[in-house]
Amino acid sequence: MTLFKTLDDAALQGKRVLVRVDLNVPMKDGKVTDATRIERILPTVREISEKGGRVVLLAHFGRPKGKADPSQSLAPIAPILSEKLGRPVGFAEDCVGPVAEGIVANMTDGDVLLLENTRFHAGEEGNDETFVSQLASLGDVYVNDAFSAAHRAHASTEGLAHHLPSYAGRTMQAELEALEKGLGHPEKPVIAIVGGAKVSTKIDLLQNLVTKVDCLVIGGGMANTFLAAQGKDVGKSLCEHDLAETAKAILAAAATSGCTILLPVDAVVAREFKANAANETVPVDRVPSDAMILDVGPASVGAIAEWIDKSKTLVWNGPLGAFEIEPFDRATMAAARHAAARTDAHQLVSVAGGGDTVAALNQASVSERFSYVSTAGGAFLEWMEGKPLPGVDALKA
Ligand SMILES: Nc1ncnc2c1ncn2[C@@H]1O[C@H](COP(=O)(O)OP(=O)(O)O)[C@@H](O)[C@H]1O
Ligand SMILES: O=C(OP(=O)(O)O)[C@H](O)COP(=O)(O)O
Repeated sequence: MTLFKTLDDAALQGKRVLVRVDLNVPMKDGKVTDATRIERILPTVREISEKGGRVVLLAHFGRPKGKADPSQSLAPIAPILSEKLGRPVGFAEDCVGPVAEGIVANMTDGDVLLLENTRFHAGEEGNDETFVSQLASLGDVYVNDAFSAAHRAHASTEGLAHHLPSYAGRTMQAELEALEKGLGHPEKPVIAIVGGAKVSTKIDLLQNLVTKVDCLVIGGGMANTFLAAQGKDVGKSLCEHDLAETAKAILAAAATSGCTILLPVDAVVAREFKANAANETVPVDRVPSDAMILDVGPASVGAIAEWIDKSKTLVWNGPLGAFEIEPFDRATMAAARHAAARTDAHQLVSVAGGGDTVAALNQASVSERFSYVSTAGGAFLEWMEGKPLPGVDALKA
């Protein structure tokens, strides 16, 4: 049952089509290190362009907090998108105002234009009416193809749907269909792995997630916050100490609902955040106060693998360590390969998502072996919880 309109329902010929996409791709030294999110939007962009629409792409990058920041510009993405599409992609140095208006006015049917980072304006995250109206003036039709940003009620992900005829893009459609198929009725036991660095924006999700899964593995920067809440010294690790009470409440909720929590028992620590930094593996209660945890250790990986073996379904968002720099990729690579092998053996349904998580699975060369890889991390976890996603709900309205 389709609850929203799709591109099948849209008249696109000659229309200015504002398309919200997620181009929040992993980057290192100004270079895109994983292009999955760019590749996933190609069907929607091609279809609109081929049907004679003028494709105006809206996206965010990073978290520039409402101010223009050249280090978080979308400009480097336009040539990559152009190469993958096989046609020119224009770029406008602002997403609203005279610059954007002038370039959009000169577009012809089938053209593709990328607008600068919507989060350079505070009105984006504030879902501010004036800003939404400025964006809406650039289009005749709105298409949301950014499932991975659908948990944000922002101007370009939610507000626009109330101003223009609105449709789901092909990726939005495909993500929702695939998640429903893979996780609509997950076979138990269900194991979830949550790691990564977005601790404050994802920790609240865990409160509910522990009531839905049989085992929750907490890794990455997220684990440090829990270890600190248990009174452990995590040294200079990425850690949000002010979330200690939230972490304790999640542990209590897990105990009540019978969810096993797997926190790291050992950790790989270093004093520098760089490739091949001198490092050692220590128990989590022996982290030197001048060091930081950059990966979970081998004993922790063993415990995770044992739980994966007991499980029928895996959901995973957030790497277990700083996988971009060797040797702190080991736990993430090992867990990814273990899950892939169980999936190959038809013992596990494995669903993973998130910009960096997808990059990590690609680095481990296992993406093709997982049951489904979503572009979404936080949005996918919220969908899994059954929480309303503002970006999807606005399309239904
Ligand atoms: N212990 C750690 N310390 C610092 N950064 C970490 C640690 N573990 C994981 N990370 C970082 O987390 C980032 C990914 O987090 P996040 O954005 O939440 O994931 P996703 O994009 O998959 O949703 C990666 O850049 C990785 O280096
Ligand atoms: O990368 C994203 O989410 P993810 O890290 O959960 O995969 C989305 O682009 C949302 O970004 P945000 O978490 O800064 O709102």
